[in-house]
Amino acid sequence: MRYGIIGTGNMGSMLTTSFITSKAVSARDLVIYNRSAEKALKLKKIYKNLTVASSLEEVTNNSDVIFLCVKPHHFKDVLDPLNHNLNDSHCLVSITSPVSVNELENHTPCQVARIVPSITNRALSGVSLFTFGERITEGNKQNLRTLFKTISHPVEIEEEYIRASSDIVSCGPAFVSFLLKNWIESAHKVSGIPQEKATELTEEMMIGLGTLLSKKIFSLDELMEKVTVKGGVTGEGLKALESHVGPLFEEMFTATQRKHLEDKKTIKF
Ligand SMILES: NC(=O)C1=CN([C@@H]2O[C@H](COP(=O)(O)OP(=O)(O)OC[C@H]3O[C@@H](n4cnc5c(N)ncnc54)[C@H](OP(=O)(O)O)[C@@H]3O)[C@@H](O)[C@H]2O)C=CC1
Ligand SMILES: O=C(O)[C@@H]1CCC=N1
Repeated sequence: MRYGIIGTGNMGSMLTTSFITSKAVSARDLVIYNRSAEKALKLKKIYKNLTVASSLEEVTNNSDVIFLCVKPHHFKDVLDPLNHNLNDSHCLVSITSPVSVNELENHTPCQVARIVPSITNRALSGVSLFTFGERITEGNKQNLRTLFKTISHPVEIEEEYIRASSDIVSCGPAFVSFLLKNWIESAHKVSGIPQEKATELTEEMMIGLGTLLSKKIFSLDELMEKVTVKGGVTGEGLKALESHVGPLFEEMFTATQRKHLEDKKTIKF
Protein backbone atom coordinates (compact mmCIF):
# COMPACT_ATOMS: atom_id res chain seq x y z
CA MET A 1 0.00 0.00 0.00
CA ARG A 2 1.32 3.46 -0.93
CA TYR A 3 0.39 6.54 1.09
CA GLY A 4 0.21 10.22 0.20
CA ILE A 5 0.18 13.11 2.65
CA ILE A 6 -1.05 16.50 1.46
CA GLY A 7 -0.10 19.31 3.86
CA THR A 8 2.94 18.69 6.04
CA GLY A 9 2.19 21.20 8.80
CA ASN A 10 1.80 20.06 12.42
CA MET A 11 -0.40 17.05 11.73
CA GLY A 12 0.91 15.99 8.31
CA SER A 13 4.46 16.01 9.73
CA MET A 14 3.31 14.19 12.86
CA LEU A 15 1.62 11.43 10.81
CA THR A 16 4.65 11.09 8.50
CA THR A 17 7.02 10.80 11.49
CA SER A 18 4.79 8.43 13.46
CA PHE A 19 4.10 6.12 10.49
CA ILE A 20 7.82 5.84 9.78
CA THR A 21 9.10 5.58 13.37
CA SER A 22 6.47 2.95 14.25
CA LYS A 23 7.54 1.06 11.09
CA ALA A 24 3.88 0.97 10.03
CA VAL A 25 4.91 2.47 6.70
CA SER A 26 8.25 2.39 4.94
CA ALA A 27 9.47 5.85 3.87
CA ARG A 28 9.73 4.39 0.34
CA ASP A 29 5.93 4.01 0.30
CA LEU A 30 5.26 7.61 1.36
CA VAL A 31 4.82 10.59 -0.91
CA ILE A 32 4.33 13.99 0.72
CA TYR A 33 3.33 17.38 -0.67
CA ASN A 34 3.07 20.83 0.89
CA ARG A 35 2.02 24.19 -0.57
CA SER A 36 5.36 25.77 0.37
CA ALA A 37 8.07 23.13 -0.12
CA GLU A 38 10.24 23.84 2.98
CA LYS A 39 8.22 21.79 5.48
CA ALA A 40 8.19 18.75 3.18
CA LEU A 41 11.90 19.11 2.40
CA LYS A 42 12.65 19.24 6.15
CA LEU A 43 11.07 15.78 6.51
CA LYS A 44 12.98 14.52 3.47
CA LYS A 45 16.24 15.54 5.20
CA ILE A 46 15.39 13.22 8.10
CA TYR A 47 13.80 10.38 6.11
CA LYS A 48 15.88 10.16 2.93
CA ASN A 49 13.68 7.54 1.24
CA LEU A 50 10.56 9.73 1.30
CA THR A 51 9.30 11.16 -1.96
CA VAL A 52 8.50 14.88 -2.00
CA ALA A 53 6.00 15.43 -4.79
CA SER A 54 6.08 18.61 -6.81
CA SER A 55 2.36 18.47 -7.68
CA LEU A 56 -0.93 17.08 -6.40
CA GLU A 57 -1.06 14.93 -9.53
CA GLU A 58 2.20 13.27 -8.51
CA VAL A 59 0.60 12.40 -5.14
CA THR A 60 -2.48 10.79 -6.69
CA ASN A 61 -0.39 8.89 -9.27
CA ASN A 62 1.77 7.37 -6.54
CA SER A 63 -0.67 6.70 -3.67
CA ASP A 64 -3.54 4.36 -2.86
CA VAL A 65 -4.51 6.18 0.34
CA ILE A 66 -4.21 9.98 0.53
CA PHE A 67 -4.32 11.94 3.79
CA LEU A 68 -5.68 15.45 3.45
CA CYS A 69 -3.93 17.39 6.23
CA VAL A 70 -4.76 20.98 5.31
CA LYS A 71 -7.14 23.26 7.24
CA PRO A 72 -10.78 22.95 6.13
CA HIS A 73 -10.75 26.42 4.56
CA HIS A 74 -8.08 25.17 2.15
CA PHE A 75 -10.05 22.09 1.07
CA LYS A 76 -11.37 23.75 -2.07
CA ASP A 77 -7.84 24.72 -3.22
CA VAL A 78 -6.79 21.08 -2.96
CA LEU A 79 -9.96 19.21 -3.94
CA ASP A 80 -10.59 21.11 -7.19
CA PRO A 81 -7.31 19.99 -8.83
CA LEU A 82 -7.17 16.67 -6.94
CA ASN A 83 -10.58 15.53 -8.20
CA HIS A 84 -9.28 15.45 -11.80
CA ASN A 85 -6.96 12.57 -10.86
CA LEU A 86 -8.90 10.72 -8.17
CA ASN A 87 -10.86 7.58 -9.04
CA ASP A 88 -12.84 4.98 -7.13
CA SER A 89 -9.72 2.95 -6.29
CA HIS A 90 -8.24 5.85 -4.29
CA CYS A 91 -9.11 6.36 -0.63
CA LEU A 92 -9.10 9.97 0.61
CA VAL A 93 -8.74 10.43 4.39
CA SER A 94 -9.55 13.83 5.85
CA ILE A 95 -8.20 14.59 9.33
CA THR A 96 -10.39 17.56 10.17
CA SER A 97 -13.58 17.40 12.25
CA PRO A 98 -15.89 20.06 10.70
CA VAL A 99 -16.05 18.28 7.33
CA SER A 100 -18.28 15.18 7.51
CA VAL A 101 -17.67 12.05 5.46
CA ASN A 102 -20.99 12.69 3.67
CA GLU A 103 -19.79 16.12 2.53
CA LEU A 104 -16.49 14.64 1.39
CA GLU A 105 -18.27 11.87 -0.53
CA ASN A 106 -20.45 14.47 -2.23
CA HIS A 107 -17.38 16.37 -3.42
CA THR A 108 -15.05 13.54 -4.50
CA PRO A 109 -15.32 10.48 -6.77
CA CYS A 110 -13.26 8.22 -4.46
CA GLN A 111 -13.56 6.21 -1.25
CA VAL A 112 -13.60 8.40 1.84
CA ALA A 113 -12.83 8.25 5.57
CA ARG A 114 -12.27 10.80 8.30
CA ILE A 115 -9.61 10.05 10.89
CA VAL A 116 -9.04 12.85 13.40
CA PRO A 117 -5.63 12.28 14.99
CA SER A 118 -4.11 13.75 18.13
CA ILE A 119 -0.66 15.17 18.79
CA THR A 120 -0.39 12.31 21.33
CA ASN A 121 -0.12 9.93 18.34
CA ARG A 122 3.44 11.32 17.98
CA ALA A 123 4.26 9.21 21.06
CA LEU A 124 2.44 6.25 19.40
CA SER A 125 -0.22 6.78 22.03
CA GLY A 126 -3.65 8.42 22.51
CA VAL A 127 -6.76 8.12 20.35
CA SER A 128 -7.56 8.50 16.65
CA LEU A 129 -11.25 9.11 15.79
CA PHE A 130 -12.58 7.08 12.85
CA THR A 131 -15.66 7.69 10.68
CA PHE A 132 -16.01 5.76 7.42
CA GLY A 133 -17.90 6.85 4.32
CA GLU A 134 -20.42 4.65 2.47
CA ARG A 135 -18.12 3.88 -0.49
CA ILE A 136 -15.00 2.70 1.33
CA THR A 137 -14.19 -1.00 0.87
CA GLU A 138 -13.89 -3.43 3.78
CA GLY A 139 -10.26 -3.97 2.73
CA ASN A 140 -9.42 -0.28 3.10
CA LYS A 141 -11.31 -0.03 6.40
CA GLN A 142 -9.21 -2.88 7.76
CA ASN A 143 -6.00 -1.45 6.34
CA LEU A 144 -6.64 1.93 8.02
CA ARG A 145 -7.53 0.33 11.35
CA THR A 146 -4.32 -1.72 11.26
CA LEU A 147 -2.25 1.31 10.27
CA PHE A 148 -3.61 3.52 13.07
CA LYS A 149 -3.37 0.73 15.67
CA THR A 150 0.40 1.06 15.37
CA ILE A 151 0.33 4.74 16.37
CA SER A 152 -2.86 5.10 18.45
CA HIS A 153 -6.00 3.60 19.93
CA PRO A 154 -8.54 3.91 17.04
CA VAL A 155 -12.15 4.57 18.07
CA GLU A 156 -15.11 4.73 15.67
CA ILE A 157 -17.25 7.78 16.32
CA GLU A 158 -20.70 8.91 15.14
CA GLU A 159 -20.98 12.29 13.40
CA GLU A 160 -23.08 13.79 16.21
CA TYR A 161 -20.29 13.24 18.77
CA ILE A 162 -17.32 14.32 16.65
CA ARG A 163 -16.96 17.79 18.21
CA ALA A 164 -16.91 16.68 21.86
CA SER A 165 -14.73 13.67 20.95
CA SER A 166 -12.20 15.81 19.12
CA ASP A 167 -12.24 18.32 22.00
CA ILE A 168 -11.30 15.50 24.35
CA VAL A 169 -8.63 13.69 22.31
CA SER A 170 -7.25 16.31 19.89
CA CYS A 171 -7.75 19.69 21.57
CA GLY A 172 -7.33 18.00 24.97
CA PRO A 173 -3.50 18.18 25.05
CA ALA A 174 -3.71 21.99 24.63
CA PHE A 175 -6.54 22.39 27.16
CA VAL A 176 -4.84 20.22 29.79
CA SER A 177 -1.47 21.94 29.21
CA PHE A 178 -3.17 25.31 29.78
CA LEU A 179 -4.66 24.07 33.07
CA LEU A 180 -1.34 22.59 34.19
CA LYS A 181 0.53 25.82 33.47
CA ASN A 182 -2.01 27.63 35.62
CA TRP A 183 -1.52 25.02 38.37
CA ILE A 184 2.27 25.46 38.25
CA GLU A 185 2.01 29.26 38.46
CA SER A 186 -0.37 28.98 41.42
CA ALA A 187 1.94 26.55 43.25
CA HIS A 188 4.76 29.07 42.75
CA LYS A 189 2.63 32.03 43.82
CA VAL A 190 1.27 30.42 47.00
CA SER A 191 4.36 28.53 48.19
CA GLY A 192 7.33 30.15 46.45
CA ILE A 193 8.40 26.81 44.87
CA PRO A 194 10.50 27.66 41.78
CA GLN A 195 8.51 27.33 38.53
CA GLU A 196 11.08 24.90 37.04
CA LYS A 197 10.82 22.60 40.08
CA ALA A 198 6.99 22.72 40.02
CA THR A 199 7.10 22.00 36.26
CA GLU A 200 9.36 18.97 36.75
CA LEU A 201 7.07 17.61 39.50
CA THR A 202 3.93 18.23 37.45
CA GLU A 203 5.26 16.60 34.29
CA GLU A 204 6.46 13.53 36.22
CA MET A 205 3.11 13.31 38.05
CA MET A 206 1.29 13.38 34.70
CA ILE A 207 3.53 10.64 33.29
CA GLY A 208 2.85 8.54 36.41
CA LEU A 209 -0.89 9.18 36.20
CA GLY A 210 -0.93 8.28 32.49
CA THR A 211 1.01 5.10 33.21
CA LEU A 212 -1.42 4.08 35.98
CA LEU A 213 -4.31 4.62 33.58
CA SER A 214 -2.58 2.86 30.69
CA LYS A 215 -1.92 -0.19 32.88
CA LYS A 216 -5.55 -0.01 34.06
CA ILE A 217 -4.34 -0.20 37.66
CA PHE A 218 -6.88 2.37 38.89
CA SER A 219 -9.94 4.09 37.39
CA LEU A 220 -10.48 7.84 37.84
CA ASP A 221 -12.95 7.16 40.69
CA GLU A 222 -10.52 4.80 42.42
CA LEU A 223 -7.72 7.36 42.14
CA MET A 224 -9.86 9.99 43.83
CA GLU A 225 -10.94 7.58 46.55
CA LYS A 226 -7.45 6.23 47.29
CA VAL A 227 -5.70 9.59 47.39
CA THR A 228 -8.32 11.37 49.47
CA VAL A 229 -7.29 10.29 52.96
CA LYS A 230 -10.17 10.90 55.43
CA GLY A 231 -9.65 14.25 57.16
CA GLY A 232 -6.55 14.96 55.04
CA VAL A 233 -5.37 17.74 52.77
CA THR A 234 -6.60 16.30 49.43
CA GLY A 235 -10.21 16.60 50.63
CA GLU A 236 -9.67 20.30 51.38
CA GLY A 237 -8.15 20.84 47.93
CA LEU A 238 -11.06 19.01 46.27
CA LYS A 239 -13.59 21.15 48.16
CA ALA A 240 -11.84 24.28 46.86
CA LEU A 241 -11.97 22.85 43.32
CA GLU A 242 -15.65 21.90 43.62
CA SER A 243 -16.62 25.38 44.75
CA HIS A 244 -14.82 27.06 41.84
CA VAL A 245 -15.06 24.73 38.84
CA GLY A 246 -18.68 25.85 38.16
CA PRO A 247 -19.60 25.81 34.46
CA LEU A 248 -15.93 26.08 33.34
CA PHE A 249 -15.88 22.94 31.20
CA GLU A 250 -19.47 23.29 29.96
CA GLU A 251 -18.46 26.70 28.62
CA MET A 252 -15.37 25.24 26.98
CA PHE A 253 -17.35 22.45 25.24
CA THR A 254 -20.04 24.98 24.24
CA ALA A 255 -17.48 27.40 22.77
CA THR A 256 -15.99 24.70 20.53
CA GLN A 257 -19.47 23.57 19.38
CA ARG A 258 -20.23 27.18 18.43
CA LYS A 259 -16.96 27.58 16.45
CA HIS A 260 -17.46 24.16 14.82
CA LEU A 261 -20.90 25.22 13.48
CA GLU A 262 -19.54 28.57 12.28
CA ASP A 263 -16.71 26.75 10.45
CA LYS A 264 -19.15 24.29 8.87
CA LYS A 265 -21.19 27.22 7.47
CA THR A 266 -18.16 28.95 5.93
CA ILE A 267 -16.23 25.99 4.46
CA LYS A 268 -16.47 26.09 0.66
CA PHE A 269 -16.11 23.12 -1.69
N1 LIG B 1 -3.08 20.53 15.33
C1 LIG B 1 -3.72 19.49 15.85
O1 LIG B 1 -3.42 19.04 16.98
C2 LIG B 1 -4.80 18.81 15.09
C3 LIG B 1 -5.24 19.30 13.87
N2 LIG B 1 -6.22 18.65 13.19
C4 LIG B 1 -6.66 19.17 11.90
O2 LIG B 1 -5.59 19.01 10.98
C5 LIG B 1 -5.65 20.05 9.99
C6 LIG B 1 -4.27 20.65 9.86
O3 LIG B 1 -3.88 21.20 11.10
P1 LIG B 1 -2.37 21.56 11.39
O4 LIG B 1 -1.49 20.50 10.84
O5 LIG B 1 -2.32 21.88 12.84
O6 LIG B 1 -2.24 22.89 10.51
P2 LIG B 1 -0.92 23.52 9.86
O7 LIG B 1 -1.27 24.92 9.53
O8 LIG B 1 0.25 23.26 10.73
O9 LIG B 1 -0.72 22.67 8.52
C7 LIG B 1 -1.49 22.85 7.38
C8 LIG B 1 -0.56 22.64 6.21
O10 LIG B 1 -1.36 22.64 5.03
C9 LIG B 1 -0.55 23.20 4.00
N3 LIG B 1 -1.39 23.65 2.88
C10 LIG B 1 -2.29 24.65 2.83
N4 LIG B 1 -2.83 24.73 1.59
C11 LIG B 1 -2.26 23.75 0.85
C12 LIG B 1 -2.39 23.34 -0.50
N5 LIG B 1 -3.24 23.94 -1.34
N6 LIG B 1 -1.63 22.30 -0.92
C13 LIG B 1 -0.76 21.68 -0.09
N7 LIG B 1 -0.59 22.03 1.20
C14 LIG B 1 -1.33 23.06 1.67
C15 LIG B 1 0.13 24.37 4.69
O11 LIG B 1 1.26 24.74 3.92
P3 LIG B 1 2.08 26.12 4.11
O12 LIG B 1 3.36 25.71 4.76
O13 LIG B 1 2.28 26.62 2.73
O14 LIG B 1 1.24 27.03 4.96
C16 LIG B 1 0.49 23.74 6.03
O15 LIG B 1 1.76 23.14 6.03
C17 LIG B 1 -6.71 21.05 10.46
O16 LIG B 1 -7.82 20.86 9.69
C18 LIG B 1 -6.97 20.67 11.89
O17 LIG B 1 -8.29 20.87 12.26
C19 LIG B 1 -6.76 17.49 13.63
C20 LIG B 1 -6.37 16.95 14.81
C21 LIG B 1 -5.38 17.59 15.66
O1 LIG C 1 -10.43 19.38 13.69
C1 LIG C 1 -10.25 19.28 14.90
O2 LIG C 1 -11.17 19.03 15.68
C2 LIG C 1 -8.88 19.45 15.43
C3 LIG C 1 -8.68 19.37 16.88
C4 LIG C 1 -7.48 20.20 17.11
C5 LIG C 1 -7.45 21.02 15.94
N1 LIG C 1 -8.26 20.65 15.05
